[in-house]
Parts: sequence; structure tokens; C-alpha cells
Amino acid sequence: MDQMRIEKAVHELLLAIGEDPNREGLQETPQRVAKMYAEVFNSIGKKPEEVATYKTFSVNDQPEMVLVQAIPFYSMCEHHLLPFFGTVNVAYVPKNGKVIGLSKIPRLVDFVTKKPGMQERVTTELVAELTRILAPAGVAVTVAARHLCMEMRGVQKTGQFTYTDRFTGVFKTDLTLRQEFLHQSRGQNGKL
Ligand SMILES: Nc1nc2c(ncn2[C@@H]2O[C@H](COP(=O)(O)OP(=O)(O)OP(=O)(O)O)[C@@H](O)[C@H]2O)c(=O)[nH]1
Ligand SMILES: [Zn+2]
Repeated sequence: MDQMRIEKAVHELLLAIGEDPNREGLQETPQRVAKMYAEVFNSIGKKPEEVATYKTFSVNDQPEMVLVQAIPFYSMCEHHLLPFFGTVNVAYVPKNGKVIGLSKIPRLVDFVTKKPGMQERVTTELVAELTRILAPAGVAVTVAARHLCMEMRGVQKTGQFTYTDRFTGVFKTDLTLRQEFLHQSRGQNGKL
């Protein structure tokens, strides 16, 4: 990421909105924004393996379903560069005893959210990455998120959650399993 270019652009942006980039509180703002973008857009143009390792293990007696519930995330909408944020539930059914290190699931959530995007793509990319890494019998992902571009501007509807989901493999065919996933992952405060 070109930090100097971001700094220049933010300086220009401050001028364009009628601010004084030289006043005390704004003097370091271009650097701060450049640093912040490097953090929140950390996965642009990268492959998951460039940001973290995705270690898998073999187990003899595999569980029916592995579910990590209510993983928090923050992302930026690609239309307005405003945050959308919420929680993700991720589950998979292993195949041939192949499982992934548990922490790698929130790491994958970080990977798919650290770039300008849409909630639908967060949902489908998570499924695609888990499928690529694990080739499991099925994956289930549900995302619940609030979008600041619908809250603090524009249509200005506050506190709404948008829900998206994707089910593959056995989660598509076995409705009892899907119900179990939805039951287990149901939380509070709008979390799925
Ligand atoms: N499907 C989807 N839409 C999103 C997401 N984040 C933001 N949007 C929408 O993207 C759309 C962009 O629409 P435009 O008409 O180009 O932009 P706009 O004039 O700023 O639209 P308003 O927000 O309605 O004022 C808006 O309807 C946003 O609500 C998302 O994750 N998924
Ligand atoms: Zn938006």
C-alpha cells in the first residue's frame, strides 16, 4: 500500500471539504489515516496464505460438525467506504477426518473482511476459502451486520441488521443438520 499517496490524498480531501489541514488536531491526520487504511485494508491483493498460515490436522474419530459462533468482524462497504460490522457463524462437517486449527476460522473472517466489500461477498468468500482449504462435506456461514452507510447517511435507518447465509454440501441436503447449526449459533442482540 502506498502510504505517501494516501497521506497526500487525505491532505487534499481535508482541503476539499473546507478544513484547514494545518490546524493542530489535523496535522497528523493524513499519517493516521494512512496507518488505519493499512490495517483495515490489509488483505487487498493478497492471498490468505500471505497473511496467515492455515494448518489442518487429521483426526481419527471426526465430529459431526465444527461450529465457531458469533465471530465479530469489521469491514468497509465498497460503495461509500463506511464501516459495516457484525458477527459471523461458521460451521463445517469434516471429510476424511480433516480439520482446521480453530483460530484459523476467525483469521479467515479477518481475511475476507479487510478490504472494501459487500456482505454477500464476505459470506460467499468465507465458504469458498474453507472449501478450498478443507474440502469438507459441507460448510454453513451466516452473517449478521449493521451498515453505517444506511444508518448515518442516506436512508438513515438505524439499528437494522442485514442477514446473509450460504449452505453447501450436507448443509444443503440435511435439513436437520442445518437446523442444528441454526439452533446452536443463535445468540442475542441480533446475532444469528
Ligand atoms: N447488497 C448490498 N448492498 C450494499 C452493501 N453495502 C452497501 N450497499 C448498498 O449499495 C448501494 C449503492 O447504491 P447507489 O445508488 O450507487 O449509492 P447511493 O446513491 O449512495 O445510495 P443510497 O445509500 O440509497 O443513498 C446502496 O443501496 C447501499 O445500501 C452490501 O454489503 N450489500
Ligand atoms: Zn455503503
